[in-house]
Amino acid sequence: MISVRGLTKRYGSTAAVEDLSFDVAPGAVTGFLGPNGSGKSTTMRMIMGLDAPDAGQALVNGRPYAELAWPLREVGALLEARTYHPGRSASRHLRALAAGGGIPGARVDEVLRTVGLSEVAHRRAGTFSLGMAQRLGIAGALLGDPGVLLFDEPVNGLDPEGVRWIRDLMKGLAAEGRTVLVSSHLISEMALTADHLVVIGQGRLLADTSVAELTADGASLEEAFFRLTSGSATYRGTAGPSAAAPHAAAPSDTSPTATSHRSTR
Ligand SMILES: Nc1ncnc2c1ncn2[C@@H]1O[C@H](COP(=O)(O)OP(=O)(O)OP(=O)(O)O)[C@@H](O)[C@H]1O
Repeated sequence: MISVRGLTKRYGSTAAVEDLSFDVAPGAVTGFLGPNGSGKSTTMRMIMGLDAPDAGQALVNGRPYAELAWPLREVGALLEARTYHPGRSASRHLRALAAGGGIPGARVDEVLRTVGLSEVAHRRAGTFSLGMAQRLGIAGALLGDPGVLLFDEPVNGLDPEGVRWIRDLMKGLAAEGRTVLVSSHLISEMALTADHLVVIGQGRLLADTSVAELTADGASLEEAFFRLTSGSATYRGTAGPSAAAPHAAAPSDTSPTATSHRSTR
């Protein structure tokens, strides 16, 4: 179980997360959605004790991360791929993690099998592709067999087989009764994976609802997402190549129609 209560984090004048409250329940995959820069990674970092909140709390099983007796056994996370020493093999990297977390070394071979990296276990992890690095990160998250799992953009850089594998893995973890929070920009993927959604914009809660409820009026999840976040995208591109290329001599560059597509922010 994850509980976020009044969580707030500011970087200078930027409010990355603002008075955010939600719970993530066990036994379901909860998708964590929001436009770029809306505060998803910052929230996950605070849940994992990597950033300190300016106000509020992020609790795992009722406690802040720093107060967990055996953190790796309670919560595992893939926050960024490639958080290992490139000269170390996958196996050595995981053995070091296991030793630090009081986890038996035999567990390393199990998680390597789970993520499909057994055959490259002794290769330097620095030579891994992005997809392999994601798998190694997931192996690290699973190492302590924790009941709570966080994945920040886990399908980034994965091929279709990898995407499907992660989807099945997350569903399987939830079916075992674990708490699974996963952020993604891929709405279509979330439609296939998540049971529940927490949607944020500019650090604030926009929706905390089931996928079924959000799409009950017949809208696709993508439409529902755009409707929710239309006022809170921080970064927006322009409408097309003519707007993006100021040197292009297209007449529409200066037409009112072209400028009307431009973001005001
Ligand atoms: N270490 C930091 N220093 C300064 N500003 C930061 C820092 N980390 C995050 N921010 C700012 O906080 C805001 C939220 O960022 P965050 O990375 O949490 O968003 P996100 O929803 O994960 O974005 P994305 O979907 O693009 O990964 C952004 O405005 C970002 O620039």
